[in-house]
Amino acid sequence: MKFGIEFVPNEPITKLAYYVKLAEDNGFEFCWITDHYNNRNVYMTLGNLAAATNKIKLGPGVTNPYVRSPAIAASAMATVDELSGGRATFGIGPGDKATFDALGIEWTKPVGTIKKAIADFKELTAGKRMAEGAQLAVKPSAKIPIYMGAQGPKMLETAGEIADGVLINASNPKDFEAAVPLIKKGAEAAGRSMSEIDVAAYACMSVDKKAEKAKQAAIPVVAFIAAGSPPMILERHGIDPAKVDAIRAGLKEGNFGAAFGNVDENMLEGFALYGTPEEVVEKVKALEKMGVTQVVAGSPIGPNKDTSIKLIGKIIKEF
Ligand SMILES: C[C@H](OP(=O)(O)OC[C@@H](O)[C@@H](O)[C@@H](O)Cn1c2nc(=O)[nH]c(=O)c-2cc2ccc(O)cc21)C(=O)N[C@@H](CCC(=O)N[C@@H](CCC(=O)O)C(=O)O)C(=O)O
Repeated sequence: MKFGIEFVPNEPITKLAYYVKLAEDNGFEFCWITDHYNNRNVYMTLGNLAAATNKIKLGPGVTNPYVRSPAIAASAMATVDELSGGRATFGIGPGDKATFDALGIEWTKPVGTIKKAIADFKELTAGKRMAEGAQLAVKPSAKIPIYMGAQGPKMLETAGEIADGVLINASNPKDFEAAVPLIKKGAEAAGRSMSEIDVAAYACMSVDKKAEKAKQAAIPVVAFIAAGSPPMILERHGIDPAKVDAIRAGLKEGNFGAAFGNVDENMLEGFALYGTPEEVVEKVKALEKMGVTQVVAGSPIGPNKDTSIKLIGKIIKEF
């Protein structure tokens, strides 16, 4: 099992660099930086992280082809590859509607758009000239692995067809029971085997020596995940839609107490990998049985990031 860590670049990059170096020292193999227009720039962040680390692989988790063209992403990733000495990994997804609405970008045909973007990225980073004439003047040291952020069935199948890895925003084995067969279907349609694809659980993770502290730290993130989840996902995890409506209402009014007060065990089990290191080891083993090959420690990581990164380092030693 590989382990990654996710950071949202919404705090000083110097602080992020400290955490990513700590993660590298504790055995994490991947660092994924989220990409939303309103946070710090993902590629400038990755460039700084490259300078602050030596081994950990670095990439956007995930960018999208609507806010930046594949040529700009290819140039940026070739630069990260150079700065990091060949540790660049490229995460790309269809982006989210809220972002595109806020930027006045039309979100059309995400499946076809992702396929074209990845094809163009592969051509450009291989040094080839595009039909329209575009060509990079900087060439990465080696092929840059391409991971797709995906949840929907067609996106998961597409990832099986064309990607080296899939980053799935999920923490529970039931989600991978549903997702892995779809990735497999896409892989087989493209004459590929699942062994070529890194299936990553991009999880809401919260680890602490005290289970209750880990749980309390997970609740706010779980509330937002529940609020953004479609009915099918709520049903999969036996979650009461009325409670989720109450969370949505609380978040809308800014009444976080009311919102978080409605988070229950089903939501925590469905949407988070949380508990003591011993408890989380068992939960990671359950994901491994479902075909997960990488666990990404996403927000909040735990009540205290420093302590939790070191505790997850102990978990990593169990695999
Ligand atoms: C587009 C969407 O795909 P999806 O994979 O479910 O999208 C949900 C998320 O994966 C997507 O919003 C990601 O960008 C979210 N995301 C991030 N999004 C960000 O913007 N920034 C991030 O940093 C980020 C990180 C991230 C990490 C992991 C992860 O799994 C997702 C992450 C969808 O609806 N897919 C469906 C239907 C798609 C479809 O068939 N569309 C038709 C057209 C439909 C039409 O428009 O008429 C087509 O594309 O041709 C499907 O896959 O079955």
